[in-house]
Amino acid sequence: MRDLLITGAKIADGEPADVLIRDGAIAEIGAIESADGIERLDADGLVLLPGFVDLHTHLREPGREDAETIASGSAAAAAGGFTAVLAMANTTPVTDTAEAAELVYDRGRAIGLVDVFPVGAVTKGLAGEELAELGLMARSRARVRLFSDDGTCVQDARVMRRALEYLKPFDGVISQHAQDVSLAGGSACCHEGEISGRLGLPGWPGAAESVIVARDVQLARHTGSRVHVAHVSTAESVEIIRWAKAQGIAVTAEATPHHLALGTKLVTGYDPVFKVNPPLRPSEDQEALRAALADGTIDAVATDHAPHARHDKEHAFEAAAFGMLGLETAFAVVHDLMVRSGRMPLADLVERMTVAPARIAGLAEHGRPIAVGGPGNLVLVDPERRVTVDAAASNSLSRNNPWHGMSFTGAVHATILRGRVTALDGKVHDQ
Ligand SMILES: NC(=O)N[C@@H](CC(=O)O)C(=O)O
Ligand SMILES: [Zn+2]
Ligand SMILES: [Zn+2]
Repeated sequence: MRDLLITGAKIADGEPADVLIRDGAIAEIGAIESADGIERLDADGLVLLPGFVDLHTHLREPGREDAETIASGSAAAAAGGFTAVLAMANTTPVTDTAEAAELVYDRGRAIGLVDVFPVGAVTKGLAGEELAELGLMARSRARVRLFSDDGTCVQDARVMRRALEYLKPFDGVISQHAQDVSLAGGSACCHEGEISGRLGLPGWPGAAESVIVARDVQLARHTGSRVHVAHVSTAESVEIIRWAKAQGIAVTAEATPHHLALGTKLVTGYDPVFKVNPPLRPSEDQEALRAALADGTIDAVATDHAPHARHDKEHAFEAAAFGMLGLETAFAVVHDLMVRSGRMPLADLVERMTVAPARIAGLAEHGRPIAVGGPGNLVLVDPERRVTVDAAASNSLSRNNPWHGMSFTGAVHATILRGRVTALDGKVHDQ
């Protein structure tokens, strides 16, 4: 393994220093002489942070390699500054066995652009009835700790309770896609409110989410197990999570860049690129999410990167698939919206995009402070650089990018996995 010397970067927004990475770990920090055989990365004016961790990525392999593969999704993740992603289980077949989990994990390792940690399904086939091989997945090479039926919600409270009890001994956590199907199902395709009424689109109310969040918080209290709320989208969910944390209940939550930055109004053009589950919400909800991310009620930013092939996405709004891309744009969007605007300091963005997600998923080698002996999983960002998103330039195989043409201040310059530069200026770095 070659050594890597990063020169002149501000370490987590502090003083500039050089950082030497040897055998995948940080060997030295200070003023370091360069030597032959050492790869150099000039980082004057840049900020070095622990690599980002995404708790919620859809990589589509196996089964929908026309939309994304572990290779293309890994490239998008590396370009976005991520060193670890949690790959959701709603593939074909579903990740509900140890073998399926190891397949995803091993493929990620072989590609080597980002550490891919498979999320295990809670129930077999995401059917909501029988528990998946939770224990076997946890004990497998993939060391699964995060479980989710994402794409669908564990509807049955009894199944949810049993799953929570089952994964307690190995400190597993369920990431719940909170959506009560009796309130939100069928043809519902956007937020239910004034805009859906005007557009004549069937919507679903925010309560379809918060009733499940309230139930799961009670189940977390009852079982003593951890519940994580995926893609929180409403002010009511935030209130419940805030209350639960104040009681000492083991609940954590994530918000996506799109629910933070984009609102219901965007659907008035009937452009299916803005169709997502949960739906984009009114500005009151967006403001509540921003405040909750700033004060820590929402622990993490997660992308819910959801690539879709054109023939699934480019339909009339009601018929199009739910989901949007997010890996390559997450830092720019959240940095601009939350840090540059003064809503929270960069140090808190580091907490939400790497420290907290690594802790929630139980990852030892990610989201660690930059210190000698620590892992060489890092990202170099330029907080001053303005970027304009070009959907055509994406590493993803899909093009359902809601940020196309928009500009943000804050750019990922380089991503480093165990001392190897995986991406440079948005492109995979070959070496
Ligand atoms: N978010 C989405 O709109 N879609 C996700 C599923 C999900 O996260 O619920 C997908 O798999 O496409
Ligand atoms: Zn979901
Ligand atoms: Zn998802």
